[in-house]
This record gives sequence, structure tokens and C-alpha cells, in this order.
Amino acid sequence: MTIEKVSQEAKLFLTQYFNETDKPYEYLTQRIAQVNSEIDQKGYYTQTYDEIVYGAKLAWRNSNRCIGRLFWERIEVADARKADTYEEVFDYLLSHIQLSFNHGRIKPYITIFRPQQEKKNIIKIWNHQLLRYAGYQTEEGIIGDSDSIQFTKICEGLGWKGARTNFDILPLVVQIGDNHPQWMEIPDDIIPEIPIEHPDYPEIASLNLKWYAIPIISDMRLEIGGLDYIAAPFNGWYMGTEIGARNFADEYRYNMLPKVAEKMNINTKHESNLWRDRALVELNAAVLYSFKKQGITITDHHTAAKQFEVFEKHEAAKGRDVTGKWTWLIPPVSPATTHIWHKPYTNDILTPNFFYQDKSYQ
Ligand code: HEM
Ligand SMILES: N=C(Nc1cccc(CNC[C@@H]2CCCN2)c1)c1cccs1
Repeated sequence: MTIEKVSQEAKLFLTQYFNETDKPYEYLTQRIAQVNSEIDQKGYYTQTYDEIVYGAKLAWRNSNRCIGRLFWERIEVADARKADTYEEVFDYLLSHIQLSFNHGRIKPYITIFRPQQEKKNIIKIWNHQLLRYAGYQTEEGIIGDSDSIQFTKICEGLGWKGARTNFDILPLVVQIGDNHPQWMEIPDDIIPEIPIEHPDYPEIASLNLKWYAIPIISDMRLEIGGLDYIAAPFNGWYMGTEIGARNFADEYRYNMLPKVAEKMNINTKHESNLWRDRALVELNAAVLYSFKKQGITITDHHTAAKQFEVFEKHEAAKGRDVTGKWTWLIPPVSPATTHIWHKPYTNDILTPNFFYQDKSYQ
């Protein structure tokens, strides 16, 4: 991005921020003048804490694929822009896991490291999520999460050794500047995991399924006012279908539907008895039941859709259009039972926002 572009994006963001928070106009013109002189000197500018907080909230509100946006104003921000060493970065990441977990009452949280524009000691997080299971391709087939096979190879190449169970939590992998990446095992006692059981089908527990409590996305770029925060891990809480209808159900992932059907004693010979759908619903019910039993925040897809509908009403009341990506907003279980199925959304890309970025490894 050229420095003219940074200045233009800064002005757009600051104007939106000051207007939406009813700050006096002269404060805005002063801040824009200050930012422009800093950009003239350094080619970039430093945002205030309040600016990165509002920027993170706007990025969430603008996330077209997110059904959880009702709570966009309720996110806590850890300002990690001063972090400079591997020790400091790993410490922020472990704190993020613990503070967002909050003994099960999960808090939306984002940790923001320095922007790419600062050039020195650029921090890159190689993990897709801070908590995720390893995957291994073996002669006998796949062990663990097939989504992680490539990253697991990278980790083992860096010296990490997985136990080769279906649920090995991967190490944190961080790279500062052009230095060699460093990895760190996450201590067992801060990894919240939930064993999966079903209130009416006791046999399901014997599948020995479990999943980690918090999804913390750590490989997206947060863009605010022309600055690129390429390390800005953020979390919400899970929607049960993510685990029950995708992670456990996809054939190329844990492929559990045939096993769940067997534990429910339903015949799997003919698709026409909908054994796959019965297994899917009860697996999703088991995920929701198990999280709730352990007191861990989770939402079902019906509640999440209703909350999204309230978000749409709030935005309309503020005179703002809701942008969305329909194919991501509809849940993978019973999508047509939600209002989302029955209405169109425009997928305009606004900033601030979260974007995919090239993997730090290939
Ligand atoms: C508070 C509870 C939240 C829930 C229940 C929720 C739910 C979801 C779900 C189900 C998806 C689709 C994921 C998939 O299909 O792989 C999603 C996508 C997304 N969410 Fe949320 N979300 C929440 C909070 C947040 C927060 C706090 C942020 C950021 C500050 C966020 C940003 C995003 C983004 C950027 C995507 C798209 C990711 C991609 O394109 O791969 N969400 N959300
Ligand atoms: N509940 C969540 N789920 C979520 C959100 C964004 C991205 C993801 C991971 N999506 C990647 C997978 C793999 C391909 C399609 N989905 C999960 C949240 C994660 C972080 C904040 S909310």
C-alpha cells in the first residue's frame, strides 16, 4: 500500500470512528493532521489504543462470514504492539488462551501485535488456530485432524514430536523477522478440552471423542485504517455445528457418522432411512450437551441465527446495511429452519476487516 493510500485509509477509518462515537469534529481534524504528519515522517502511523479497539470491533462487525456479529461491541483487546522477543510473544499467546477461556465463561478476545508497516521484528504466527489437533498420514490411514497434516509436518521438521493420538494439541509456532521460527508446547493444564457424551445414548461416550473449548483464529490479517496487523489472534465461542457437523462429521476429517450410527443401533445399509442425518443430529446434540455439562460457553445454530437476526435489526435501526456471505452464514445442520436461508445478503467487503493472508510456510 502506498503512503498516499495509507493516509486515505487512515482518514476514512478515523472519520468513521469519530462519527460513530460522537467525538467533536475538531478532534477529528486535529487527529487527521497529526496522523498525516506522522505518515510524512515515517511512512506509517501509530494508532491509539482506543483506535485499535474500535478498529477490531468494526472488523468483527464487517466479517461477512460471521453469524456471531450481534456481540461485535463486546470484545476485549490485548495491546501486544510492544512485544519484541519470542518469550514475550509466547507469553501473550498463553495469556490469550487463559484469559479468553475465563473458567468456561468464554470472552471474545483479540491480541494485537505490531503492524507490518513497522518493518522491524515482524511477528508471524504460523498456526491456523492457537489450539488445534495434529494430523498424520500413515500406511494404516489418517490419524488425528487431516486439516493439520501439512502443518504437523512443519512442526515435526522444527523438532516437535507428536504422540500420534487422534487429539495431539499442536505446538505454538512463531517467527520474528527473518529469524528461524521457534515452537513451544502449550502446557496441558491450560488446554481446556471437553469429552463428548450423549444424555440418551450412553454408548456414544465409548467413541472417546473430545474437542478443545475455544477456537482462536491466528492466521488472518486484521486491517485497520491502512495498517496491516498480520498477527492478531482472535476468538469467540464455538457454534456446536462447527464441531459436530464438520470437524467430526466430514469424511475427510474425523468421519464419525458411521460409528455414531452403530452406537445408536441404526441400520446403515440404506441411505433412505436417513441414518446419516439421525447420527448427525445426535452427534451435534452430544456436542452441545457435553459443553454445557462442563460449563463451557457454546451456542446452537438456532440460537446463533436468532441472535444474528437481532444484529440485523440493530444495524437497520442504525441505518447501516448488513453485508454477509450467505453460503457461510447458513449453518450446515437444518439450514432452512433459519431465517438466513430465506433471505439474500450482499457480500460487499468493507474495512476494517479480517482477511486471509499467505501462509508463512509452504
Ligand atoms: C462470539 C461468538 C462467535 C461465534 C458463535 C461465531 C461464529 C462463527 C462461525 C460459525 C463462523 C464460520 C466458521 C466456519 O464455518 O469455519 C464464523 C466465521 C468468522 N468469524 Fe465469527 N463468531 C464469533 C465471534 C467472532 C469474533 C470475536 C470475531 C473477530 C473479532 C469473529 C470473526 C469471524 C471471521 C473473520 C470469520 C470468517 C473466517 C473465515 O473467513 O475463514 N467471529 N464465526
Ligand atoms: N466460532 C468460531 N469459528 C470460526 C471462525 C472463523 C474461522 C473458523 C475456522 N474456519 C476454517 C474452517 C476450515 C475450512 C472452513 N472452515 C472458525 C470462531 C473463531 C474465532 C472467533 S469465532
